[in-house]
Amino acid sequence: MTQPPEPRTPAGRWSYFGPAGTFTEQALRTLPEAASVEAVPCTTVTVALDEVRAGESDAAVVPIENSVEGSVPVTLDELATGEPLMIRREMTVPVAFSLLTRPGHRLEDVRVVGTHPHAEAQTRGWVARHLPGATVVHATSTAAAAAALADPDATPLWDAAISAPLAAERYGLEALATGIGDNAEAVTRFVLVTRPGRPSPPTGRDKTSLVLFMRENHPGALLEILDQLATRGVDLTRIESRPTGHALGDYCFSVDAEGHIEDRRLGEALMGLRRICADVRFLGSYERHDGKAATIRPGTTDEEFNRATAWLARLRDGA
Ligand SMILES: O=C(O)C(=O)C[C@]1(C(=O)O)C=C[C@@H](O)C=C1
Repeated sequence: MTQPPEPRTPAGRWSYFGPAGTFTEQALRTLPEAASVEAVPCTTVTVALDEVRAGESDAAVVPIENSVEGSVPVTLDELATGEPLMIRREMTVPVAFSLLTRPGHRLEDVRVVGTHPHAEAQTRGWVARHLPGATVVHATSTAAAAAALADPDATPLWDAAISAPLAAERYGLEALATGIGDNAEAVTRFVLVTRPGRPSPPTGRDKTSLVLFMRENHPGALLEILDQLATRGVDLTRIESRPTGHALGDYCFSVDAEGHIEDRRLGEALMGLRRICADVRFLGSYERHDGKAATIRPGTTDEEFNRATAWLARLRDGA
């Protein structure tokens, strides 16, 4: 019996990379269901995902990729290892940064700045020009850097935070400068993750995420992997290697491909990968944030695959 598709966004308790005021919280709030779920901030991406694994949360929202600084390694690695999880949705948020302090502070007073490493990378130029003598120290998130300044009786490790403008309101801080990102177009991509289940039906504008573990390193090993996708007309939107953690030089490939697991060309490519890889982790098929339809090359439509399958069956039958 065919199982009904899992709801794309389960109701209930959703963990997110917090505390309140992160870009991740903003990403969660862009989803229509946000108003009806209990959104629970977690200190790290690992904690947010582990809550889902443990069944304490129904879903988690975590950052996965920034247009300036690239992937969020902790998210890629957490999804590649441990109890499997599944990506259900992706969404993007434009990231604009402010320099926040306790009320009454001036730019000249800022000696130490706290922020998330990804935010530091995106504001490096501004900090070098406006705070050349300042030291930047890393906080668990941009909002955690702001939250540390919120209690006037505490002695935080920094005297200013680089955070989302939203964090100023949340923590009663003042913005000494706004729009301090080096790239005004910066965008971060976030994913909504649940425990594995049946993927939602294809929309024609889908993406599939995979982690591919090579059998052994040999000349052309990556080429063989890419060939499985290329010959079926599957376009990749992202590929990067990550260490497996087992040994030096032991890498896996984190891949996003156009299309849905229900698409014939993607299904065939997956079977090919299963045959040649040591392991293939399917991280989900979900609707693309940009609504772009998959590129379909001649000879790779579902219908053409079906016709070829029927033709082979006829040959085998001697028809
Ligand atoms: O610290 C936050 O506010 C986050 O949501 C994390 C994060 C990231 O991991 O890239 C998200 C967007 C910005 O690029 C900076 C930090």
